Amino acid sequence: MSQDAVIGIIGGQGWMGRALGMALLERNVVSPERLVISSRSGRGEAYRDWPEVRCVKDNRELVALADVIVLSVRPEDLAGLDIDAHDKLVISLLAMASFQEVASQVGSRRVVRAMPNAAAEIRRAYFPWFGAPQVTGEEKRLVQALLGSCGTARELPNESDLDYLTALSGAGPAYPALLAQSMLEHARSAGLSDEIAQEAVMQTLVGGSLLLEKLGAEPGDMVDRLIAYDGTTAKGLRTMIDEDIGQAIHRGLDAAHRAASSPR
Ligand SMILES: NC(=O)C1=CN([C@@H]2O[C@H](COP(=O)(O)OP(=O)(O)OC[C@H]3O[C@@H](n4cnc5c(N)ncnc54)[C@H](OP(=O)(O)O)[C@@H]3O)[C@@H](O)[C@H]2O)C=CC1
Ligand SMILES: O=C(O)[C@@H]1CCC=N1
Repeated sequence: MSQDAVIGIIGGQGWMGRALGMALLERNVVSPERLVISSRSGRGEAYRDWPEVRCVKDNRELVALADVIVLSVRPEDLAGLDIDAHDKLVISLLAMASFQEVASQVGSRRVVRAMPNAAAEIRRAYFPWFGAPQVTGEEKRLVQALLGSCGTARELPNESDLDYLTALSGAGPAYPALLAQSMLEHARSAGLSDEIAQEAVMQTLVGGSLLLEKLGAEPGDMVDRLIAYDGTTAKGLRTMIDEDIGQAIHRGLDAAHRAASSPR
């Protein structure tokens, strides 16, 4: 499939659809006249700086215009999509919708399932994908280029890995948000002003994550290195470990994985 393909994003005004659309445009992966987006309202507020982008409300019109169809509606809206994309490459961003379900809904077996995360908005998503055997090598190169505009795209060897990663990386930005919320509540209850508490939590989580990325080592090495001081960090970490924070995280990931793998 040509790199000049027209890309259509169904649900292109939503959180993930808009993040992908903006990344494609801002990174010059797709020129605005090669992008079509749809929403039920047909409005294109997010694309007002790109007047060449076509904004439609009829998904059949989008399918007729585009070579590649990206599905970015919520899972519960999949069944209501009345499209026939039998001659198109379809990329589904939906959680909890299997290859079989997507293929029968859109009438194409040239289906890629891909899993963004909320960090697509800042081009830092981990964006794994799995392509059905009917997807050609040239189409896979195009998929890698399209999804790579939002961060790190990675082809997976099987669909079950995608279901797993839906729970781990797809939902993932919510996990540091939960940690931040808990740290923030604690800092406020210790009497810190809102401004300082917020700044301290944000800078600590962002700085700590960037450091882990730079070191590229096992996260456990950093934990061990700080426990070795036998100081304040060791006291905090040992208490969290004794309270079974690891088990709580594993149980949460198991529950999210079960939800991602079960038929709706
Ligand atoms: N948000 C996240 O962090 C992640 C989301 N996902 C997956 O991405 C998908 C999209 O999620 P997200 O972007 O957050 O959801 P949003 O609700 O933000 O976006 C969905 C969009 O779909 C549009 N829509 C609904 N029905 C139709 C239709 N029939 N035709 C055209 N457009 C339609 C809605 O617009 P309107 O109402 O105007 O029609 C809306 O803008 C989901 O399936 C989710 O599982 C995956 C990983 C992470
Ligand atoms: O919560 C969900 O189902 C989707 C998938 C990962 C993030 N949002």
